[in-house]
Amino acid sequence: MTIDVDVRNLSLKYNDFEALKNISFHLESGKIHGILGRNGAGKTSLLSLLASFRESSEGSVKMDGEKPFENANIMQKVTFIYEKDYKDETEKVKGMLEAVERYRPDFDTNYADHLVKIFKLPLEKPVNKLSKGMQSALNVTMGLASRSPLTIFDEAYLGMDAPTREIFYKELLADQSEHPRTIILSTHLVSEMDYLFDEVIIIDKGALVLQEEYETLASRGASITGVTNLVDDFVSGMHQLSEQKLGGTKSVMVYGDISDKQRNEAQQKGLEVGPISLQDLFIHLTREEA
Ligand SMILES: Nc1ncnc2c1ncn2[C@@H]1O[C@H](COP(=O)(O)OP(=O)(O)OP(=O)(O)O)[C@@H](O)[C@H]1O
Repeated sequence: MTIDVDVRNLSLKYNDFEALKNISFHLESGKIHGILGRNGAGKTSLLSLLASFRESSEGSVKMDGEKPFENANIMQKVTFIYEKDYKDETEKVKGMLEAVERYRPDFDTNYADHLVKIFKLPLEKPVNKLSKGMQSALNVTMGLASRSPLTIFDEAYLGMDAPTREIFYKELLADQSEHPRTIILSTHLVSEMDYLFDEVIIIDKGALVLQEEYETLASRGASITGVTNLVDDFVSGMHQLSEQKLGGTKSVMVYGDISDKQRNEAQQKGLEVGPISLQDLFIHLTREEA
């Protein structure tokens, strides 16, 4: 079971500070959506509105056409996983999972058992005695095993080491293909997680920078390298993200469609047209102007 999300002209103010500015997008159901933004961009603010942890100052959020805020029918379909402070949580791992099972109609106990095994979670240990990485693995276990139609992971990997993050990503993809739901992953670990995304949203300083299918985004950017004046000619009029000079050669990163005709032209001029990564795009699209 999956759910679609429609966000229209969403704004959020903390007193006078505008954390989200007139954001609109649609999240197609059954896909993995990556939400990328630098520190303080507004990712957690946005996700907490989607999870109805708070109400927007302006605009609307709808899930399958309904407003989720204080809507029990919708809220039981939404799981929001974020880094919680567990220092006073004396419940054991086992008890935590049993509590989630009671509130989540799609919770799968067998799958939770499987995740407990692969993350090596100690069922009888109180949650506040787990290491940071294990607390994150428990969060992820609750998020995946809930199989909620909308599952939101807000930087859920914090504290996990690289092999544990790998397990999370692998499980996420495997379980998503068996039990499709709408998944949102917020992150700034772009290069590590880009292959997980079907769609990408980039926010910066509270505003939406872009929403695009990952495949389209990946094919849009390019780096053009070659003799300086030929590169300059070729990229003139294109959306240029950055440039690097080395002696008489230059490499310019551009964003936009490059036609086959342009690619042939570049080849004839001895220019190299290379791919750029989502991480490169993210860095340049959210860079502070000097
Ligand atoms: N309760 C609050 N009161 C006032 N300002 C807040 C509050 N919560 C967040 N902010 C501000 O809103 C902005 C967005 O914060 P938010 O936590 O949503 O960003 P983020 O993209 O999740 O950042 P990070 O990647 O660092 O976790 C920041 O400038 C932050 O200081």
